[in-house]
Amino acid sequence: MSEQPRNRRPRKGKKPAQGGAQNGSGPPQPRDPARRVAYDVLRAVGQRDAYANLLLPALLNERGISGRDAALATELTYGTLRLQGTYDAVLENCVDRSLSSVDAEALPLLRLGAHQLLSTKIPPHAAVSATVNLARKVVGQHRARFVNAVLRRVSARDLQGWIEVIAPDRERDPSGYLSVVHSHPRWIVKELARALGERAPSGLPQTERLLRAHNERPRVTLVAKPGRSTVSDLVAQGAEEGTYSPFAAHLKEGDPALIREVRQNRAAVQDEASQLVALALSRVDAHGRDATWLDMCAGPGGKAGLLASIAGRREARLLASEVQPARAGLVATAVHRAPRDAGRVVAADGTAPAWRPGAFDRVLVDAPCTGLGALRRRPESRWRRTPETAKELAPLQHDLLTSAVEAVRPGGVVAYVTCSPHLDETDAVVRGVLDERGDLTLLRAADYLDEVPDLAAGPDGMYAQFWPHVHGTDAMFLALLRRDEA
Ligand SMILES: C[S@@+](CC[C@H](N)C(=O)[O-])C[C@H]1O[C@@H](n2cnc3c(N)ncnc32)[C@H](O)[C@@H]1O
Repeated sequence: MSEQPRNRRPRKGKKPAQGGAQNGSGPPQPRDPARRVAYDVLRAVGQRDAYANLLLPALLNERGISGRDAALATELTYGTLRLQGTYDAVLENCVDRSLSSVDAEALPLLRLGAHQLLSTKIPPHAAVSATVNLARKVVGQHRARFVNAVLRRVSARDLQGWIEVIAPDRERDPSGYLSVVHSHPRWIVKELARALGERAPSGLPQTERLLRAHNERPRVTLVAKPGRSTVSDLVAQGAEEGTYSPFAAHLKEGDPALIREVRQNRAAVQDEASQLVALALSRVDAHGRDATWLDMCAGPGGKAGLLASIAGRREARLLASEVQPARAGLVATAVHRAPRDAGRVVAADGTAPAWRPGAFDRVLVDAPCTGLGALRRRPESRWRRTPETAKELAPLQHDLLTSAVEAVRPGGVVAYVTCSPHLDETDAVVRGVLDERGDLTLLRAADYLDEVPDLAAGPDGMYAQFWPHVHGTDAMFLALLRRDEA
């Protein structure tokens, strides 16, 4: 394969070749496996809500694609998904009907072609001909001609040239501008700006840094489960020490499954912010007995795996509860062989608890949420969420936090966590429960994570809010609440 994608713009004005470079009478194996697999993933994401981060590795493995072809397929898939909003705005200008009327088989080809033309150094003629050649195979000659015509129009400008055409005026409509340029739905831009405390007249500089960070490839971070492996074990296999978490190591490249400790379940893939919110909960003084911990929404088990290891080393026990039985099975794997066998798993609804009130000394409620904090890892999810998603989740988040507070004994501590900075599922939920009850004290969460700068957020800085553009982590939110003693 002679093409290597880089984030450079193609040369302006260079005319693409007409039609495809190949005549479609190739061998039975795809001659261009990278584009074919990228197309198959993009189509599945669009048509049946597949998750790229699950489907792409599975298809690469199934088709025996590795090395440079796998790297190209990965770049094409994620690159196309990340800037899909921008590419769609360009394509709207290049099709002679509405983009929404383009069929679901052809649309991913247009997006894939636009990505190659506007964001990689693949020469325009190669980008067009390879995409049209693929189009002949997957959608037939007739629609391949349509793809060819549209991509030739796309190739008339580079990305900056298109942005000048498609983006609203930045001064007059900053969120509209950022939405188009950084490929996020406008409502998400507004919610993120609100969470960052920025208003439109400022031009939203922090928000722009955040949106940019969402479109960068996140590094893979590992957790060395305490008592089961160490960061040094991971560093010895080529990882780098983590930035903040004492359990973290960053993988510069390569497949985490190739790391021995990961295969043996002594380490796992886990963002540093996820590690740190679990660590913060374990650091709060529980005012007395400290023997029983609960993770109330544990699936698939990332934080439960770490908490069970920390609990085991302190002679405490963790009950990890998850409503979906299949996910509870994943939790069981995550806590398997924790020190002193400290982890137990149940499939249970946290809002209808199977435990006695006040049974626990520490409770984590990592609530189901919009996931707006993990857009770096799941680029397609920004197009699946709607402004209503947060509103729909709020009652469940409220009920889970209330149930967590009931589950902890007086003096014990609850961590409310979301992988989202959206204020309706963070501050509004915590304040709602605090206001309803008279028996809770909000702790200053950032004080339990001294090693992390610029974490304090919310009223009086009582919450901890991680940010991708500040901390290089997911945008994880943490509130710590103590149940008052009599
Ligand atoms: C954000 S995820 C938790 C992630 C997990 N703590 C980790 O670190 O891997 C939220 C989980 O809550 C579960 N959930 C949703 N409603 C629930 C309920 N009523 N009771 C218990 N778990 C629930 C979901 O199935 C999902 O697995």
